[in-house]
Amino acid sequence: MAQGDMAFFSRPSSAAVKIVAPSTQDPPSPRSPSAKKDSTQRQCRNILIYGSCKFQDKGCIYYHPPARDDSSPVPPDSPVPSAALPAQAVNAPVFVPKTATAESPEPVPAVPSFPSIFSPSEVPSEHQLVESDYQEIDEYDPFAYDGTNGDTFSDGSHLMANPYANGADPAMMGFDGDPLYSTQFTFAQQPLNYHLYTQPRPENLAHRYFISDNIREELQNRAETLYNSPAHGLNLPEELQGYHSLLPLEPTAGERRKFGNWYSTMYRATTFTDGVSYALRRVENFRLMQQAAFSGIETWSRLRHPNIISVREAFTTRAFGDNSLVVVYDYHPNARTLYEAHIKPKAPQYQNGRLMTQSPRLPERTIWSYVIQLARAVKAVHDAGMAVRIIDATKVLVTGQNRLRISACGVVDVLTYEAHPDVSILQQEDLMMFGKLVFALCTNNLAAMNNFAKAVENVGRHYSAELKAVALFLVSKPAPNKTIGQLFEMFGGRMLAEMDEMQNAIDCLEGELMSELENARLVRLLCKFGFINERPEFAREPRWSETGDRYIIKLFRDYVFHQVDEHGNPVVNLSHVLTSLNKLDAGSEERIMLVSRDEQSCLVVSYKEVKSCIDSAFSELSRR
Ligand SMILES: Nc1ncnc2c1ncn2[C@@H]1O[C@H](COP(=O)(O)OP(=O)(O)OP(=O)(O)O)[C@@H](O)[C@H]1O
Repeated sequence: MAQGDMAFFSRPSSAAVKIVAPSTQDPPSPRSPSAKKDSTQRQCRNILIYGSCKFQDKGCIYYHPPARDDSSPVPPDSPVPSAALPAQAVNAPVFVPKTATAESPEPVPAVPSFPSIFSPSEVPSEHQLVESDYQEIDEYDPFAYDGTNGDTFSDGSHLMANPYANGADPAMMGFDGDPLYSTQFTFAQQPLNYHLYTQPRPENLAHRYFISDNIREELQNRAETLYNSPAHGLNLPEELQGYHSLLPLEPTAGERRKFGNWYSTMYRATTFTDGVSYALRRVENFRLMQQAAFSGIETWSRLRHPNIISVREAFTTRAFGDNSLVVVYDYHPNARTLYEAHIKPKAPQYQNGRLMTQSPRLPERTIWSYVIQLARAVKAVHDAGMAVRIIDATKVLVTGQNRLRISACGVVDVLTYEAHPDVSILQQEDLMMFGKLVFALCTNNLAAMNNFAKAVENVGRHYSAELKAVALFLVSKPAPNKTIGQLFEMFGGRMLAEMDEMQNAIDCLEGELMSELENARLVRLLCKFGFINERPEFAREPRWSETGDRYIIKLFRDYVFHQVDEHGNPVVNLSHVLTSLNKLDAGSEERIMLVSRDEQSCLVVSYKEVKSCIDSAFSELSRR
């Protein structure tokens, strides 16, 4: 080992450590009481750790060496280095990781086995390890460490103590001798339970570190849409009643459909107050005759339902150069109308070798799901004493996987304001519009109702009698017993199937969430690395990041991220990074060899010891 490297390990009051190689054998049998040294001959651990023992003259039964002037880091009962060691190694000051409790005035009952320092040529073979090597290692005491490691960032936020990391009960951790796991661990007292951190079977690990590709892609697409830059050159107002960065969500030129008697355009805009994006429906050239027309908007803004796009507010404005009505809704990036998703004629495509111009027929299961979702939304509105007023394939949005939400609520109430409307008639109209939508979805045709007989025949041919009955009920003549509640009685088992699907979807998403939860834990660890590594200015000690505990951390960082293959090419192996970080976070007893960049020195340390070094270096930083 080069002399220069030695200085990295030097710390005052270090204790000598034995050279131990990573063990792949079964742990040694427990010590018999007779094998222990007489306690009066054994050196007090407090001397080793703190340099003094405050109970020395107060009954501590262990051996306390007389105070020495010289600052030699090697205490009296350290093993005498063998003659085979090179001179540099003999003189090498040794490294002792600080434990999380190092500052504690209380005696520390358990000291982790310390990392060994040796040049590669002096790694002892396993058979050289004799029982006495283990006798110096205190048995693991699960109560010695309370698990609180003071992980506090300077902003006051806390890193959660890892309940599994330090001595959780093996039974609680579910360690039951699973034959798929090797039982060759060094310390039987503290097995690493991989299944608490990742999936139970190694072959699954590769696929389960992150959420599935489909969901990630969809969420990323939404995020991208959310941050699309606003439109320029469209002559849109810079600022609109507290909203800015307007972006049209549909073409504003060319052929346009009317919304009743008016043209309307959807925009995405961002609020100045909270930076959140909203969907703004602008109705052009609308003159508000009385302020009371907005009373319906207030009622709508109080209604929250998973199948209704929430209404936020409404106002009139001249910012577009006309009198416009604007109603503000929650924004759902990448939402499509039912018309766009299913009915709009698609460009011809080859299917089964034939050029197909029509959209494929919607599966019955999907239509049932849509009908049930819409029925729930309509019921919520009717139960609140209101009417939806517009249920149309262009005013129902598909957000995510088959998720429907009614949009444009409240607009018609303002546009066709009546002081005392007959709500029951409006609700009957809702059911009629709902029925027309079911026919449109079943026939892929917005104008299906223009030829009612053909539409009914079409639905009967392709879908079940129950679905046809539901569609016919909805478009039947208004009657006292024709209510949305009545419709639910026709659903029967379909409703239960839909509920099962919903629960399955929740389970699926929770599973996906779990894998991301693990990643958040690793990000916290990486943050700690970032705080500690390469920090020359800290504590007015230019080599703070390069010495003591921090050197171990630096070598570990190299082990995780900066490995090279036999040709000197960087090893970019995400699995290695994730596995190492997981073991580090779990405080595994598994040992690894850390090699300095010049390959002149190496350390054998356990993940647990590296974890202890990181905790101590980080708490040193966060205490300042
Ligand atoms: N709340 C919303 N969040 C996100 N996108 C929305 C929202 N509301 C509407 N959109 C999108 O804005 C676009 C235009 O919606 P709009 O309701 O005007 O439908 P349309 O098919 O253009 O109907 P119309 O012909 O009546 O204007 C659609 O692509 C729709 O997906």
